[in-house]
Amino acid sequence: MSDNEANGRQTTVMREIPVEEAVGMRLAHDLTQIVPGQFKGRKYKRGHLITEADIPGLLDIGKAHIYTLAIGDNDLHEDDAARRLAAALQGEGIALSEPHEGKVTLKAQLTGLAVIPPALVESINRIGDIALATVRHHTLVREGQPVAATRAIPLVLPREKVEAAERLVEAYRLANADIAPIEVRPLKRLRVGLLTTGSEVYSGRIEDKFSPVVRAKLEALGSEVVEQRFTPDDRQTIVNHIRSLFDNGYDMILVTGGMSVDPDDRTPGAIREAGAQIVSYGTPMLPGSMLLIGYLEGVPIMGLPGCVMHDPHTSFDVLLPRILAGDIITQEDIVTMGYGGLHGC
Ligand SMILES: Nc1nc2c(c(=O)[nH]1)N[C@H]1C(S)=C(S)[C@@H](COP(=O)(O)OP(=O)(O)OC[C@H]3O[C@@H](n4cnc5c(N)ncnc54)[C@H](O)[C@@H]3O)O[C@H]1N2
Ligand code: MOO
Repeated sequence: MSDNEANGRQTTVMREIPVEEAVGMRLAHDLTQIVPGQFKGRKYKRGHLITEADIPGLLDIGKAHIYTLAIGDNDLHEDDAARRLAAALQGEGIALSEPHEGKVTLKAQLTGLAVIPPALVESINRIGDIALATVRHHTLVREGQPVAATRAIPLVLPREKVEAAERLVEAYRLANADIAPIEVRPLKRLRVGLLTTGSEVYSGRIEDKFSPVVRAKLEALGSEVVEQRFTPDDRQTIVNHIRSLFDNGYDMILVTGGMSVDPDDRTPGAIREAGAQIVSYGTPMLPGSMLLIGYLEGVPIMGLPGCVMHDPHTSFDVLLPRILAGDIITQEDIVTMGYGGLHGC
């Protein structure tokens, strides 16, 4: 009878065995090798049957001893703890990996918008001995990309810690229409009307370098510019084009240029005059601070400042995936972009 059976499986029994005496035993957990600049990963898998030939390799990675492990009723193996926590968090658009070195990864099953409740993540991490690491709320993620990962810190974790995390998730679901906490929301395919302002572009003095950037950003997320118009920096002409693009029934209207402080920067006034409800002119993120976002009878409309043409990551790149996921952008969304929003410029 094993020790564990003798004590009714109440407690976990771990024994350290010198590797030379461990031949014929199975590894109780994954073992990692790190060779800086060359390799980091699992060298031996949990359950591996140790042979005489493994001994030098085990000693090479600093394992002079291995554990034998009999888990008690009140404890969980690191793999099982990570698996249970990940399963509790898993929502739409998320696939779970197998445990690997005690970690389970929640991966995006599609390209979309990651939804992560920061307060819940913090509450779970406050339990201790559990690590839940995630991407930031509202990050654009590609299919297959990790969205979150769970891990128990000790090899054997008190079961009650995972149960405490599961209760937090349960409370979250109760307060949120039974929706699981971590999701990837799909992006809609929008048909977009684009208005390019700037007398220097309209007259042909310079080539339009803005629209290829906007088209590429939209196409990378499955949407497209269906119609493009050009206008000089004349307020009424800009207003007329915006109204006409609206009448053509596009899902979103984008206006480029003329967003700053010069007398020829007519775009914000024209968007307002076209009848849009302005959520915000000005976005506390750099680059992209001069961006305007509003709604024209429910159709999202943005004024895109020159930096969108020039910088790879601006406020446009933050807001676009949210609009494509069907979110209505509020002033509070804009306000919260400032903290952590300094990227350059
Ligand atoms: N004194 C201040 N200067 C600037 C401010 C400010 O608040 N006070 N804001 C800065 C920020 S932030 C940005 S971003 C830029 C650009 O603002 P605009 O959106 O008004 O850009 P424009 O004045 O229309 O053009 C700037 C630049 O880009 C060229 N351009 C514009 N559209 C096109 C196009 N379709 N193809 C090629 N090139 C284009 C334009 O010819 C100008 O050279 O303002 C800062 N300055
Ligand atoms: O709208 Mo501008 O980006 O902050 O350069």
